[in-house]
Amino acid sequence: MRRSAALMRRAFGIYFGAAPWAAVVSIVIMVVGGLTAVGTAWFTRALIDGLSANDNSTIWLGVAGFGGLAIVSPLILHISQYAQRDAERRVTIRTQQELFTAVSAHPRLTELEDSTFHDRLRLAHEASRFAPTQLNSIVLGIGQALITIVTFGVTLVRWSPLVSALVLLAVLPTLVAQIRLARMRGAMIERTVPMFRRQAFYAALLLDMRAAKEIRLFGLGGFFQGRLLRELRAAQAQERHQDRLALWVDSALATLTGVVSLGALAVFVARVASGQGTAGDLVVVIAALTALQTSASSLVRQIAMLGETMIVFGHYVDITAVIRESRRAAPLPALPPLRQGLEFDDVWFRYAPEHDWVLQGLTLRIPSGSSLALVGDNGAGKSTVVKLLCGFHIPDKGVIRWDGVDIATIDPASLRARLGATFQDFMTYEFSAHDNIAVGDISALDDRARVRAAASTADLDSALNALPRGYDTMLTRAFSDGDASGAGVVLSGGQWQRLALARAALREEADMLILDEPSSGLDVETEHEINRRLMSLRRTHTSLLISHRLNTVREADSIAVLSQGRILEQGSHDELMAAGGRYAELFLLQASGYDDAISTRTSM
Ligand SMILES: Nc1ncnc2c1ncn2[C@@H]1O[C@H](COP(=O)(O)OP(=O)(O)OP(=O)(O)O)[C@@H](O)[C@H]1O
Repeated sequence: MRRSAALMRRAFGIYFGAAPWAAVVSIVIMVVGGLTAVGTAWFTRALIDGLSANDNSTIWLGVAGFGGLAIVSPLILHISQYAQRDAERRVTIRTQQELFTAVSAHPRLTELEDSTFHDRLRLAHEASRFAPTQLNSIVLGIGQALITIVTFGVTLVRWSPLVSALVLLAVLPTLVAQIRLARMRGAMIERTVPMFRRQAFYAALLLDMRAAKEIRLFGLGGFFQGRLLRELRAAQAQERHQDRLALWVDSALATLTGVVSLGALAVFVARVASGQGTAGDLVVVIAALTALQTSASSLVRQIAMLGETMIVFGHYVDITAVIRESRRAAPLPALPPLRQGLEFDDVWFRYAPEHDWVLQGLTLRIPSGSSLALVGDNGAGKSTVVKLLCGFHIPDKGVIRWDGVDIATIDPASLRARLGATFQDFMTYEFSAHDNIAVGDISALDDRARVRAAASTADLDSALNALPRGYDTMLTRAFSDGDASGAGVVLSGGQWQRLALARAALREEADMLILDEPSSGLDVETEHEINRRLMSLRRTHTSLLISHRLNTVREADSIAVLSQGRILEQGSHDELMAAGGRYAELFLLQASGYDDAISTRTSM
C-alpha cells in the first residue's frame, strides 16, 4: 500500500511538473465530464415532462440545457485530447531524460551486463513513455466514473434504495475479478519481456548495416527472421491466453450486471405504469441504469489498469532511484594526478560467482612515467585488467591502488578523467569524422585544432582531409545529417583503429594511457609510423600497452606475461629474452614467421 502511494506520488509529480496546465485542464474536464451524463438525463426529463404538461418554461429549460451540453461535450472531448497529447510529449521528455541519466549514473558495468537488469530496463523504458500520463488519466477516469455513479446513485436511491444497492453490489464480483486479472496481466508482461527483447534484438540485427554483409554472405536473413517470429509468436501466445481469459471473465460478469440492470428496469417500469412517476422520470431512471452500468464497469476497468500500469511503472521508479541515491550519497573523493604509480595487489576477479576466476592473485606495478606492456594468450585476462583499471568492475579480492589509494573508494568519474584509452572493441559512431574523434574528450567538440592534432598523432590527418567534406564527412552512409550530397563514407578497419587511437591521443592531459591492441588492424608501415608517434606520447605518460604483436611491445620499460590469471614473468625485452621463458618463446615464434618469409623471398 505504501509502495502504491509512493508510485502514485511519483507519477503525479512527473505529470504535474512536466505539464501543469494540462493537469489543471484535465481535472476541470474530469469534473465537468462526470456531471455531463446526469445533466443530460435531467434536461431530457425536463423536456419530456414539459411537453407532457405543456409547460413552456420547463420545455425551454430542457432545450437550453440539452443544447448547451450538446455543444460543450464534444468541445470538452477535443480540449481533453489536446491536453492529453501535449502532456504526453512533455512527460516523455522528462522521463527520457531521467531514465537515461539513471542508466549513465551506473558507474560500473556489472549491473549493465545482467540480463535481468535489461528486462527491467526495457519495462522501465516502456513505462517512461506512457505510465505517468496513463496513471493520471486512470485516476481522473476513476474520479469521473465516481462522480457519475454518485450523482445517478442519488437519483436511483430516491426511487428504490434496495434496487440501487443491488445494482451496485452486482459490480463487486467484477471488481474482484478485474483486480486478479490485472495481477495476472502484470505477471504476464514481466514473463514476456525477455521474448520481446530478443525479438527487438533480431529486428535490430536485420536492420544493422554492420551485420548486413554476414547476413547476406551466410544467407542468415530467413534464419534470423524465423527466430524473430518464434519469439514474437511465443510472446503473443501468452498475451492471447491472457486476453481469452479476460474475454470469458468479462463476458460472464457483463451478463450478470446486465441481468441485474434489466431486473431493476422492470421494477421501475412497473412503478411508472402503476402511476408512481412520469415518462420523464423513466427516462432519468433508464439513463441512470445505463450510466451506472457503464461507469461501474469503467471504474472497475480503470482500477484494474491502475494495478497493471503501476507494476510496469514500478520498474521505472526502481531504475531511476539510482539518481536520488547518488545525490544522497556522500561524494567520493576525487583522484589526484599520478605521482608514484599504479599497483595491482593480489587481485582476484571473476565476472559472476558462477564463473571461473579470470584473475587469480594478480600482482603488478606500473611506476609513474613508465610504460608497461601486458602480453599473454587469448583469454588470459588482459582486457579484464583494463576494465578493472578503469573501475568498470571491482575486484572480488585484493586492491588496485593509485598512489596508494584504493581506486574502489574514489569517484569513478575522476579516475576516468585521468585516463586516455583505446579499447580492443572500440566504438564506430555514425557521426562525422570530427565528432568521432571529439567524443574522446567532449570538451574538444568545438576545438578543431585539438581534434586535428590528435588525428595527426594517429597518422590520420591527411586521410581525413582527403574525405569529400574533410573532417565534416559523415563516417556512415546510414545518416546524412542534412548533407544531401550523400558524401558519407565508411572507413577501412585500420582507419577506424587509427581514429580510435586519435580519441585516446585527444586526452593529452591524461595521467595514464591505456592501449588495448591498438595496432592489430594496421598495415606494417602505418603500425611502424604510429608506434613512433605513440612512443613520444608514452614517454610523457604512464602507459599500459596490450598487444599480441610483440615487436610493438619490445620498447616498453617493462613487459609482463599474463597466464592463468597471474603474472608468469616480468622484465625488459632483453631480460625476458635472456631468461628464455614464455615471452622469449612467443617472440622467437613470431620472428621466425618473418624469417621464413624473408628466406622464401630471397630464394625466389
Ligand atoms: N563481460 C564478460 N562477462 C563474462 N566473461 C567475460 C567477460 N569479458 C571477458 N570474459 C571472460 O574473461 C576471460 C578473459 O577475457 P579477456 O577479454 O580479459 O582476455 P584477453 O586476454 O584480453 O583476451 P584476447 O587476447 O583474446 O583479447 C575470458 O575467458 C572471457 O570469456
